[in-house]
Amino acid sequence: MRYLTSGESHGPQLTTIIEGLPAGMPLVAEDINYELARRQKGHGRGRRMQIETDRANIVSGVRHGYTLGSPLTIAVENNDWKHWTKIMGIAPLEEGQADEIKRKVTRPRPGHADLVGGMKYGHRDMRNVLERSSARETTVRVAAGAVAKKLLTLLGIEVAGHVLEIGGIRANPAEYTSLQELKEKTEKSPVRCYDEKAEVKMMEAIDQAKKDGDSIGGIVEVIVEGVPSGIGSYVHYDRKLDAKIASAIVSINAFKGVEFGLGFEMARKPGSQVHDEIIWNKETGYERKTNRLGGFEGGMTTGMPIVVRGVMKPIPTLYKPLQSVDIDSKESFTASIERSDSCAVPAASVVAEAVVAWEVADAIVNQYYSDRFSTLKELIEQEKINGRSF
Ligand SMILES: Cc1cc2nc3c(=O)[nH]c(=O)nc-3n(C[C@H](O)[C@H](O)[C@H](O)COP(=O)(O)O)c2cc1C
Ligand SMILES: C=C(O[C@@H]1CC(C(=O)O)=C[C@@H](OP(=O)(O)O)[C@H]1O)C(=O)O
Repeated sequence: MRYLTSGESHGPQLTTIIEGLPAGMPLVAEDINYELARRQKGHGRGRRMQIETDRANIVSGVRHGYTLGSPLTIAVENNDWKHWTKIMGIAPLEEGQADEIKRKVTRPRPGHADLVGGMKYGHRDMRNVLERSSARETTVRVAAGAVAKKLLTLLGIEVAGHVLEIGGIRANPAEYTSLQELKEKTEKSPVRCYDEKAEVKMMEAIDQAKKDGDSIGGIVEVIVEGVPSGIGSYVHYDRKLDAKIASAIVSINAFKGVEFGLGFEMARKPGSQVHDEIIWNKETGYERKTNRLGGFEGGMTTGMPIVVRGVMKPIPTLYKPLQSVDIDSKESFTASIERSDSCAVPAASVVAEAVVAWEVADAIVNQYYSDRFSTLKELIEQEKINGRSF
């Protein structure tokens, strides 16, 4: 499967086109709307989220609640567009119309894509960069991820993303019981964290950062349960599923690192405390005593849960000004800004869930390809049975 996204942050709409989805899979707009609403929540978001109510408009690829096997197109309108119609106009400016109409950006924000994007594409108005580099684009990545999640759910595979750390405050792993409970708790939490004590401190840290005109980052974790073993491959670098997931996580705006299982902690442990011992029984087949490798060996799923974490840097747009240079005057300035998130780690955990779901679903569809969803499902069931007696 593949998907494209398009759309500017303050343009009329965002769009995704998904190609390669099997036919006959149940899908309704509500499946997508549910995920879009989850991405909009979270303590620390700026005023923009009060303007938007993201809703999926399925404009191709589905008929009477089932996928057709043709390209699936989902559009999400930007409510804010109505305030930006002139600034974001498609037609050339008429003679005599002031350049100010464009709300030209000449003052790049350190940490955002403004300066390098402007230099690369020759945009002396860096609005032409920020409109697309904005994480508004993650809206339709979540829409594509919602379709992937639906496919996985129908195959008995569950995906859950949550916040592990914000501003140095970490959830206590002792509070983790099961994926089901994690899901219930995080859906109620304003910071999408299962540990209620950590949640309070995280919210205080976000409030403090906001008061200081600063921003904070954190760590999100995605867990996938019920994945059959052997998804992905060791035979070629671009078929390794852990590598694809790592790339997907780092492709999320402001994500700078990724780890699986024990992750970077592995550097400080001997092999006997890192590798997962193998056991077998008739009913369930091969299993591991532990899951320290986070569900992967040789770029393939082991059948244990996938456990992947990503680190998000603090938001670059700061109310507390950082030094930068105006590209027209070449003078130094310390910027003041209109609006921004002070922490978007909770929202980013939903995006991380979506991109991981996409990679897992894509690898499954590639491996057990069928034009029909029902056949795909049967093939996977059969493979699970075969695997037990290997
Ligand atoms: C959900 C989400 C919301 C974000 N909101 C903002 C924001 O309000 N202001 C901002 O400057 N950056 C925000 N960012 C981060 C920027 O989009 C990101 O830093 C920028 O695109 C540059 O890319 P890089 O950080 O990956 O290098 C957000 C990121 C995510 C995932
Ligand atoms: C719009 C979203 O996030 C935006 C991501 C973003 C950025 O620079 O990445 C900057 C802000 O946009 P604006 O300047 O319009 O307030 C955020 O609100 C969204 O997540 O839907």
